[in-house]
Amino acid sequence: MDFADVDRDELERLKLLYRPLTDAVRELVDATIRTEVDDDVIREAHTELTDVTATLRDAGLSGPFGTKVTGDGISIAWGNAAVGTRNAIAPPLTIEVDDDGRHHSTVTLGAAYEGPPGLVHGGVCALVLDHVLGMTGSADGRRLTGTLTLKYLRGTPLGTVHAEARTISVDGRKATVRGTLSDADGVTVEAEGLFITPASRN
Ligand SMILES: CCCCC/C=C\C/C=C\C/C=C\C/C=C\CCCC(=O)SCCNC(=O)CCNC(=O)[C@H](O)C(C)(C)COP(=O)(O)OP(=O)(O)OC[C@H]1O[C@@H](n2cnc3c(N)ncnc32)[C@H](O)[C@@H]1OP(=O)(O)O
Repeated sequence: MDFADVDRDELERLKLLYRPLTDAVRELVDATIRTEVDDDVIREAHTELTDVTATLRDAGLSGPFGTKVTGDGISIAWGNAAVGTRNAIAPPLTIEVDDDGRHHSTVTLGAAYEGPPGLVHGGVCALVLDHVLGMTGSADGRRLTGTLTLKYLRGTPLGTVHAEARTISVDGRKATVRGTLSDADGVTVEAEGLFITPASRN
């Protein structure tokens, strides 16, 4: 993994710099889906946005952001599709960990995450659960998703959802993790995953 030569103060400064930009892009995505303004306003917005994008591309990485680690051991995965600080596609998830190892996250999924009308896209449910279960199974070492099985019990309404997960067993490089996605009325998706530390990283 690449090294990021930043101390905690600089990391905090960068987060404060990028978070509002990413939030603004998230708002833009939502507005793009839901706007009903006149055609000429759409064309004007398109021109302005093209200019903004060109400005941001004045200097940039040649590839994806990747994961970097600071001298303090903090992982920076700012392009990550689930949690990336600089990724407007990320909901973004914030994961909390209880003393007993349960990982959980509450997040609001708006119009950008729609699948069936008014409901969260099944792949987005999978994204949320993969990440929460993956972090749970990686509590004692980095593991990748080997197999993820989901049971969609009913549609997950757009809005605030809650994901949680627990490690059921650890067998060397393999961890079995179970979790759920819920709305206010209860569980909508059940998940079980096998997370594996790749042999090549042992
Ligand atoms: C902010 C997060 C960003 C990251 C930050 C970085 C660090 C932070 C630290 C920790 C957090 C890290 C991650 C967790 C976070 C989020 C979760 C999201 C995870 C993903 O988004 S991740 C992308 C999708 N994921 C892949 O891209 C995997 C592609 N794949 C492979 O990389 C290999 O395929 C691998 C590693 C799966 C196995 O490779 P391998 O060579 O090590 O396996 P090997 O053959 O040695 O088998 C050993 C034993 O596992 C069994 N086994 C093998 N494969 C299996 C499978 N697929 N299903 C079920 N069982 C399987 C065998 O049957 C054997 O079982 P047995 O020992 O009993 O015989």
